[in-house]
Order: sequence, then C-alpha cells, then structure tokens
Amino acid sequence: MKDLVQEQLARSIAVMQSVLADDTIADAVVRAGEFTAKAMKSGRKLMIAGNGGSAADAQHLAGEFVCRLTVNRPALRAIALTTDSSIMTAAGNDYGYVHVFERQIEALGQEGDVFLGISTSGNSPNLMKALEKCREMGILTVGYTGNGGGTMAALCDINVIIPSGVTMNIQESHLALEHIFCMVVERAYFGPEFGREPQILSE
Ligand SMILES: O=C(CO)[C@@H](O)[C@H](O)[C@H](O)[C@H](O)COP(=O)(O)O
Ligand SMILES: [Zn+2]
Repeated sequence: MKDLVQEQLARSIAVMQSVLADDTIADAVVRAGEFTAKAMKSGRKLMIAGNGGSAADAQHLAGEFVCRLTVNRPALRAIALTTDSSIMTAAGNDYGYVHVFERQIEALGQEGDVFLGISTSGNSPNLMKALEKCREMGILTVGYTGNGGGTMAALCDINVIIPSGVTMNIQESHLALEHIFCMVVERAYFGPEFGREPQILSE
C-alpha cells in the first residue's frame, strides 16, 4: 500500500511540475485574475461552476473570495452556481440537467462579469451551455480544464489547461491554481502587499 501512496503522490507532483514549466498557464491565470479584479472593482462579479469534485472547487473558491484566503480584507463578490438545491433541482427537473448553470447565468449574470467553468474533461454539457450563455451576455469566460481543453476550450476567452488526462491529477492542479488565482485577484485589487505569503497558522 505504501507504494500506492508514494506512486500517486509522484504522479500528482509530476503533473504540477509540468504545469509549472508551462509559462502559458501562469500567463493565463494572471490575465484571468487581473481581469476579474478589474471587473470586481467596477461592481461586477465572479460566477463559478463545475460538476462533482469541481462543484466542490467552485464552492471552495467562492468561499475564499467572500471570506478570505491569506489575509483579512473586505469581501470580494463571487458566487458558486452549484449550491442552491432548489434551483438545481427545478432547472434540472423542468428543463434538463444541461441547463442548471445556464439558467442561473441568465438570472444573475451581467455584462462585464467573469464566469469560471471547471471541468477535468472540458466536455461537460452543462458547462458548454453556460459558456454559450456567457458569450451571448458579454461575460468573460475562463476555463479550468485538462484533457487538451475539450470542447470547452473554443468557448473560453482564457484557457487554463492542465497537461494531463487523469481526472484526479487535473483536479489537484486545479485546486492549486484556484488558490493562486485568488491571490492574483487580491494583489491586483488591493495592491502588492496582498496575497504575497500564504497564511501560516501559528502566526
Ligand atoms: O471528483 C471526481 C473525481 O475525482 C468526480 O466527482 C468528478 O468530478 C465527476 O465525475 C464529474 O462529473 C466530472 O466532470 P468533468 O470534470 O469532466 O466536467
Ligand atoms: Zn474527486
């Protein structure tokens, strides 16, 4: 069993090493973060969605923005579209699961907002619908994907594509880059002293 643990950790690290070596990924995260900070400064917001583990990511990341990541600061406007079970079940039941995010974007989205779609395959149909709606409404689309970007890549203004086809490894790199995206937004929004060092719990 110990070999399983160490082998899987090594695989996760190898994917993260290839993320680190790819400058276009860091550039994409910076572009997404700077745009999001500007959007938030002008009263716009970040909406986030994904399925399964990526739904958990969407909620986790919205929590960082609304509460805090590393330092105390004013709340930042972000919402996960995965959390309202009445909306999710009504939209799923009445219109189909493919529409569960699209419907919420139609309801809550405003021109100039940012939508982050998180998908390891890049092929989830409800995210595709959401991205199409964003395009119609003038909402910037950011895709965190793997698997070469999947079908979502063509509908994303900014693509962060993890160079792997392994769902769990893609998710592990996504989480790191979600935290870093939040740090970029904080720094762009509040200035260079924000988001510099990770929080150390003993301090
Ligand atoms: O967390 C995991 C696997 O690690 C699963 O729950 C996974 O997120 C689900 O199968 C998703 O439905 C996959 O969707 P996607 O990443 O391809 O968009
Ligand atoms: Zn998982």
